[in-house]
Amino acid sequence: MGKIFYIMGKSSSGKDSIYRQLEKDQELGLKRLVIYTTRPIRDGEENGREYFFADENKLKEFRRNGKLIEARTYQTVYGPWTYFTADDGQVSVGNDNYLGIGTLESFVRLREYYGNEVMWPVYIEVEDGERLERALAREKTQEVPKYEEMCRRFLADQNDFSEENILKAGIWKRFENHNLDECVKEIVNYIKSVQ
Ligand SMILES: Nc1ncnc2c1ncn2[C@@H]1O[C@H](COP(=O)(O)OP(=O)(O)OP(=O)(O)O)[C@@H](O)[C@H]1O
Repeated sequence: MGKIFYIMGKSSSGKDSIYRQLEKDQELGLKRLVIYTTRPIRDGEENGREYFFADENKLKEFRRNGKLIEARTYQTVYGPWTYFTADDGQVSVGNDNYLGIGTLESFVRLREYYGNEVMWPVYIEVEDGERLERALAREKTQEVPKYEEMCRRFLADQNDFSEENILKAGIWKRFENHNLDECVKEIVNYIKSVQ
């Protein structure tokens, strides 16, 4: 049975950087599980790579057709942004292994949908001070930095990824992203050990 390796962690913990490296690893041969978002595309992002950038109508269409697996809306500084996962034909867990990124909440929903044997958590951790510095450095590179939204996410993460919620989601293993290469190596070993 195929597996979905699902990367989670607070904002700027390195999910995207780790995803890109794992995705390149030919030996692992992981396919992408790309979710949808209604938030505007950031500089350097590409439609269908980090996310499918969609509108409310697409969300409604999936809901109407019974293809919506999970959806969550954040009240951001710029208005509501919805992130959602749909059973849109990307995933065929009978044959392949996949790599996805999400939240604890979406992980739990996907596990309900696909089952325990399919969903494998990859939880990333970074010390808060270091993480905030990385978030700020990343934001500064944007043409229009969204500092307020960055702060909102930093604070919201403290609740969303509380120890209680991590335990409730059944996360039993964590990967420390201090050094990116070492962190990726550890994850590769973990994936190989359960594949
Ligand atoms: N081990 C590391 N050491 C130093 N910088 C890192 C490390 N890992 C990631 N970064 C940098 O930290 C920033 C945040 O990383 P990334 O965008 O991968 O995080 P993310 O978890 O996907 O964030 P978000 O959820 O906010 O999109 C990026 O600028 C990235 O280059």
